[in-house]
Amino acid sequence: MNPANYRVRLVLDLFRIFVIPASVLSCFLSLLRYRLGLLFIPAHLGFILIWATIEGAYVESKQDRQARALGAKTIPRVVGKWPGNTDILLRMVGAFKNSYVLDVYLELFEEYQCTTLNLRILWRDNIISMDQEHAKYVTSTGFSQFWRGISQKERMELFLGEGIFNRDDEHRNMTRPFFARERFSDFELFERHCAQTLSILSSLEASGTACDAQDLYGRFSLDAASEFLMGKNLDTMSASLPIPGKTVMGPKGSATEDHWGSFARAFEMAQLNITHRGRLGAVWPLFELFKDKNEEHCKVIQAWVDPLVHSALEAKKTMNGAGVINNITDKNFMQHLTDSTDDPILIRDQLTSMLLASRDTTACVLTFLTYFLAIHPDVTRKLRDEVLEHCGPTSPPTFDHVRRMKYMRAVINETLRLFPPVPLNIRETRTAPCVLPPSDRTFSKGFCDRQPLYMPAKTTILYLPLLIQRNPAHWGDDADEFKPDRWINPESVARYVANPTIFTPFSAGPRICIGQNYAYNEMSYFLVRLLQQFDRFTLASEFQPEGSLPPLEWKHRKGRQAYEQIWPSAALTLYVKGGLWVRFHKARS
Ligand code: HEM
Repeated sequence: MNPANYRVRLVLDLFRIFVIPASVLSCFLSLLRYRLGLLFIPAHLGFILIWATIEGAYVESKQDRQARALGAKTIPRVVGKWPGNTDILLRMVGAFKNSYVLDVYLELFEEYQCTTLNLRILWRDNIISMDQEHAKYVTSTGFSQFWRGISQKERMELFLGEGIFNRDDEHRNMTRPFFARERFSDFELFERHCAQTLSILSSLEASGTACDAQDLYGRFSLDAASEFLMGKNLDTMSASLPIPGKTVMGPKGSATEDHWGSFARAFEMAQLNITHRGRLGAVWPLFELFKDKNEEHCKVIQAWVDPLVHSALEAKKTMNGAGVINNITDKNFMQHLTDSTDDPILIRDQLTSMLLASRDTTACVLTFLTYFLAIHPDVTRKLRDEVLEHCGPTSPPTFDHVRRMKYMRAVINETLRLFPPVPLNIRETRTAPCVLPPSDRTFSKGFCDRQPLYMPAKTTILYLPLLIQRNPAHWGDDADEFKPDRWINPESVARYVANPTIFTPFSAGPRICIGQNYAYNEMSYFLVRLLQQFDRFTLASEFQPEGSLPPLEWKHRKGRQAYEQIWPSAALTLYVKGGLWVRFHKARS
């Protein structure tokens, strides 16, 4: 079934859940010639509930048997208070509004003393995991057992269609070969975009104004990526910037009102909707029966992307006619795409995916890194010293400089550890069940003994790199703290080297991020240029839009939320709610 036909899937599900048991009861009663009268509706609803419970119990006992046969045991099931664990579903939906990012999952893991759990929402298996061994199995060692899966495609189809993030084998092959080549050290390109960004920061500083760093970094990474991928600078940096104290909150950060602002809003709304659908689980189409909530946003996105696709296809015709650029390595990503296909929809989907991959991830790291520089001036000083030692106050960094700046890499990695831009991810088992390896040693007591776990067929597993990367069992008691030196200290480095999948911000296995070298180079280049000119960063919390500062009740909780000064949130990628308002201070010496 086409994943876009989510309504058909929902009707089939409703038929199975409601119509079949109700018809069985009706047939049975008519055979007995018994009339229920006023009790007709309550009796049918009650019967449907009993049917669902019995069916659920049957599935569970069947899984128990299959698990035993495979030498495994079933994944511990969450037992809610309401039928079908609907209370758990509501708890997760509600948590998005007030809770610290992903805390609702951590609470469940702690409650059950187990790193992998089955939520069994509406009697359907939904696995969640903060287990490093299980995440490794899903992404790498057991890769062939999993795919993106129908349910994820259903949620994303309108937004990403046949793009690389929404397909399994076939269309990924269009993108990967482009990235396989050494293309990532085009430092001249980074220099142009850094210069433009820093000149904006300098004028803001001169006028004593703060800026929304998250917004600025989004523009920087999109402009650089568009030039890298398409040979065309989208120049979003020249569009109107958010004004401190006046700009309202958009879906993620600041909202601006121009052409670029409407694209950014649509792009972010589409991501938020997809995340919301994920929280609701299989029942999300119930809330979008008559209107696909992403339809309007995707129209705006397409109106932006389509002209780029058409001009690339036109250029291809002209070039082919004139016999220009035959050498594949001279082609940019867009030319590479138009070489592989003439289908404008397929090109659009691939391009939209790449814009998502390159804008929201790199901007996320630079945003959280700036936050850390603001609240850890000692780290800022040390990092700046390293920059000045290697590159001096004005020279542009070379590839070799970047490679040698160990503290820079440590600061970037520590940011990626605490705030991985992709904090959670989903896969689905293919048509056969499989066996997850024994759990990691996070909880020594509890349901999770060290037995392999039975993973049912056609079932989603949501794994959580953010929780794995903050797990004290892997990182020590100071796991929640920002300490770049842990990437330099031989003891902690040895711990990571012995077990590298405790840190997977770029994922792992065959679908590991193909832009990671580009991203490291771009971020390092930017940081060098930034720290050559600026030596202090202070949070301008007075400009955070209403409702974007951390709720006061967080102060009484454990973990980072007790002292976090921003509100981290997740929608496909991580972001700071309301943007990150910061003052950048020029170095005077
Ligand atoms: C700090 C920056 C970045 C981070 C943390 C990051 C992280 C990730 C992660 C976790 C995945 C796996 C997604 C999944 O399996 O569902 C991924 C895949 C991918 N990334 Fe990145 N990424 C970053 C930057 C970039 C950039 C700059 C590009 C392109 C210019 C890029 C292109 C891609 C592509 C095309 C894939 C899909 C690979 C596949 O499915 O085979 N990424 N990235």
